[in-house]
Amino acid sequence: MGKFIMNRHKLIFLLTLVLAMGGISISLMSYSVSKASIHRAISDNELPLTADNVYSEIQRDLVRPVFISSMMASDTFLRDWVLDGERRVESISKYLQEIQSTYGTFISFFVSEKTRQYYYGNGVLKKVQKTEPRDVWYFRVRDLNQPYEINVDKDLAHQDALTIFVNYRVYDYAKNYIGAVGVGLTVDSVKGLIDGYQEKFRRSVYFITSEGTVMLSGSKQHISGSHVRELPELHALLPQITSQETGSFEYRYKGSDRLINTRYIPELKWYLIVEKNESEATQVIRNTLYINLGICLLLTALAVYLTNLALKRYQTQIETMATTDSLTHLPNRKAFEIIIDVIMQERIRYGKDLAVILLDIDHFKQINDRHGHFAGDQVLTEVALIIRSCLRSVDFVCRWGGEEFLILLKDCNERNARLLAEKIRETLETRPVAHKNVPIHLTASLGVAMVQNGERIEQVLERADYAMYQAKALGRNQVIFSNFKNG
Ligand SMILES: Nc1nc2c(ncn2[C@@H]2O[C@H](COP(=O)(O)OP(=O)(O)OP(=O)(O)O)[C@@H](O)[C@H]2O)c(=O)[nH]1
Repeated sequence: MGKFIMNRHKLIFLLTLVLAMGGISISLMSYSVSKASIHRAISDNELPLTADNVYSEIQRDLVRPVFISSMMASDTFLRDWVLDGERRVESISKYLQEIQSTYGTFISFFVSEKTRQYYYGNGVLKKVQKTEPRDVWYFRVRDLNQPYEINVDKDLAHQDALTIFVNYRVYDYAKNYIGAVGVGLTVDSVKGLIDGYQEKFRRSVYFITSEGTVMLSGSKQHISGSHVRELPELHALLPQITSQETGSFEYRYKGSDRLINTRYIPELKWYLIVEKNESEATQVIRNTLYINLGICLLLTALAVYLTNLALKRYQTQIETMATTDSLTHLPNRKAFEIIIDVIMQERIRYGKDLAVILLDIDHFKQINDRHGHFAGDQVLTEVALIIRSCLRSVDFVCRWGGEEFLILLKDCNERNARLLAEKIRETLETRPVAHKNVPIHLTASLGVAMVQNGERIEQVLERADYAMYQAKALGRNQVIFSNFKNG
């Protein structure tokens, strides 16, 4: 039985393990598959698509000012006015104002090579000087071997707002360089675009220089003017980002995985970075994972509970079946073997008497032969009931085998054991069993033995058996008491 209990616990443990492991691994597997597909969707499609869109918007925004600047550079009015000696500042101011109002919010300017005057819509802003760091751009354009450049700078005329300037070289009719003209476009429109993307697609869009300075950003983590070194893992990627035109990378920040797509914008000499917090994107499937794990544990607990319940029930049934005689419903010899050690120990501990009676129905074979096997069965069943009815609830009776019964009388002295054995014998003799209205008379022979100190149960049983055979030999239907001294 002990072995069975251990096996049941082992079985329950293994079942828990298999169910829990199965459930957990299925949940984790589906989580990792979903996560991988989200990862692929973000890095292969979403981010490059956003980068492409932002880039084409930027290009579109830049094409217009380049076109306007090119028109201004070839405008005969401007060139004639310069060649005429830059007289009447109002006329150039009016011209620049016109450009501004015609094309919206652009700033327009002209810097003369001859006078180094910086003209804008309100007249002369200043004189550009080689020594002035802010004017470096002009001398760069002057030496430029291309018709124009795009420069991102702060605009003095507009409270240093970050502006994208298109600086176009202007030539006179003899192809001599006479100055630089152009328009400036505040980056507000690009910023608006970035903000729009951020809100719509929940991703960060920002631009960095090759040195890692954040130039323009709609992201809270990458504030304009900051440096990527503040995010060490992103900073470590800088050499890779700046060594290729486009790329996809991953880095971790504050415990969450960030996927980025980078693209070099040659017009601005900046790197456009579109970033998505993967941990945020996978939050839903993570929640699903937690729910799945919860359900799996719940089902495991339920399955284990029900299995345990069923096993316990079957175990009890099997144990009962194994220790009960199916005909008389009395305990069997196996049950006796289980409890006898405890009863013997109790006898020693409490110093109480213990009597053993072996009862054998007389000429039972004849009953079978005369009345049939079923009648024999009925006799056995009724004998069991009669014996039980003569005993106290603390006494034990079992079917010892065939037509033999064994009785243990707890806390019962020699005299009482004798009396009880006699009572059973007498009851059996006087109470015939009615089988199909035919009374079957029966008697029994009983051997009684008192358990003696230091005696093993096998020895007591041997004495009771011997006494019972003596009763048979002496003519049956009697009780013989085993005298310990005589054996
Ligand atoms: N009907 C029935 N008969 C059984 C059962 N178990 C054993 N028997 C029979 O009981 C008979 C016992 O016969 P024996 O051992 O010769 O003893 P007896 O006829 O009782 O004679 P004595 O014991 O000498 O008085 C056998 O014929 C067995 O087949 C049972 O469960 N049902």
